[in-house]
Amino acid sequence: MNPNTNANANANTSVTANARTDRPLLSVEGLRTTFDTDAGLLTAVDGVDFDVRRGETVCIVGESGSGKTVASESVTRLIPSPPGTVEGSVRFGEVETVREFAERFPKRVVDAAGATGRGGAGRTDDPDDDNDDRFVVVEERTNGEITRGYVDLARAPESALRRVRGANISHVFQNPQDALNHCYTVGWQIVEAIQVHEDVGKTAARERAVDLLERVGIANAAARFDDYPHEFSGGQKQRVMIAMALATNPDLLVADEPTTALDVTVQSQILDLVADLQREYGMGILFITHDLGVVAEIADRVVVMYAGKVMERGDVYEIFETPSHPYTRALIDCLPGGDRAAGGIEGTLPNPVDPPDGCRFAPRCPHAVEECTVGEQPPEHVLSESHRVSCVYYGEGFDESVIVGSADDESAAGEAGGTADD
Ligand SMILES: Nc1ncnc2c1ncn2[C@@H]1O[C@H](COP(=O)(O)OP(=O)(O)OP(=O)(O)O)[C@@H](O)[C@H]1O
Ligand code: NI
Repeated sequence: MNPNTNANANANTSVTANARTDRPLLSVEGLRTTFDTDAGLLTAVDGVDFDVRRGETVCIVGESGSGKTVASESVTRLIPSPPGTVEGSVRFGEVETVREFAERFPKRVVDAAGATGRGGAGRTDDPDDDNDDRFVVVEERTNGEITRGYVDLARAPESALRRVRGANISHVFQNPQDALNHCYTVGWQIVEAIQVHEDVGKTAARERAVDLLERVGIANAAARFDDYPHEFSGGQKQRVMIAMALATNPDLLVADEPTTALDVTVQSQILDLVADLQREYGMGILFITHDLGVVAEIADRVVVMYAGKVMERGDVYEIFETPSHPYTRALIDCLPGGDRAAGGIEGTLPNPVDPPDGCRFAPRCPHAVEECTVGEQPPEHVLSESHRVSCVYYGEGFDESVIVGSADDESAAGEAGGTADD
């Protein structure tokens, strides 16, 4: 395969085309996922926004129980319902995806001028068509030109979701043991993944499966094709899972702690592999981890989640160079060599059935003041075009140097430029 697939290779395409690829492949807004439990309504994800573009890796990071897995599985509604309920807007796809989907599902055309129209193969003369919920495919136009198309996954019927999961969004789960079927050979399972979504013959599918196994670094792939999962090591199984996820050439790969169960050397091999595959295939990646070390290795952008809320978001260098939420700073201190390297963050996550008022992190925050403990989670303050933080210290009348270190503090002298605003 042609390795020369970096962004510069597209430098001579038209401005319009570039502008389009800049649009997110996935944009999630106001995501809220709850579970009906015996103890009451458990809110696992509470109004979370994020997006992923083609070719980039977005990491969601946070401690165990923060809602990372639930957030990532809510995207394609893998959440069991009942007890789960997913609300919010989950827009996925590009103009091309929409063309394909409009052949099967009802389409709504939204004009920049505000006029709407209808189309798509799924349209019927049913009077219920007036119900907007039926229009899972949306095409936005400005002056007649299609500027954006997406499938609204939050409203899509199970049939559309199944199609998206198979053909467009692939998941790699934390534990390959649970995801691989121990009764079938590894090769057969990859062939199955290919054939469910594509009309290819047995021989061609087998060739592709062997190719994929080779590509993910399984030595002697043709011979291993007929082996059963138990004949592979943990690291190899995770490679097989990645091969399976790539079998349909997805637009978006959702990887949930894919390396947590592996030793450090294998972990870093898998991360390198994922980065290589991304360069080669150009897919977007949503990567879930509790490990900031992993984030540093692979993320372009980072979403820091705590107890169902976003604490901070930014480009990876912003998160590591100017971490701005006390929670992010505490996570960084937990890295090897940091102040908390041995102990972790004091205290535990709040009860998701009865979360505290104000900032979710306030009960554990060394800087918390009364304002942190009332009302809603603080709004996200804009630090740069890409960098936002949900902390009262960045609001009017507060001094954020309390969090990031005072500008006249000797140790902070090197990074004092432009932080104080009056
Ligand atoms: N099916 C379910 N029913 C009830 N509660 C659930 C269910 N799935 C998840 N939860 C709850 O949702 C919250 C978020 O869980 P989630 O698995 O998303 O956390 P996480 O950030 O992925 O943690 P980890 O790093 O341990 O994987 C937890 O309180 C969890 O107990
Ligand atoms: Ni998880």
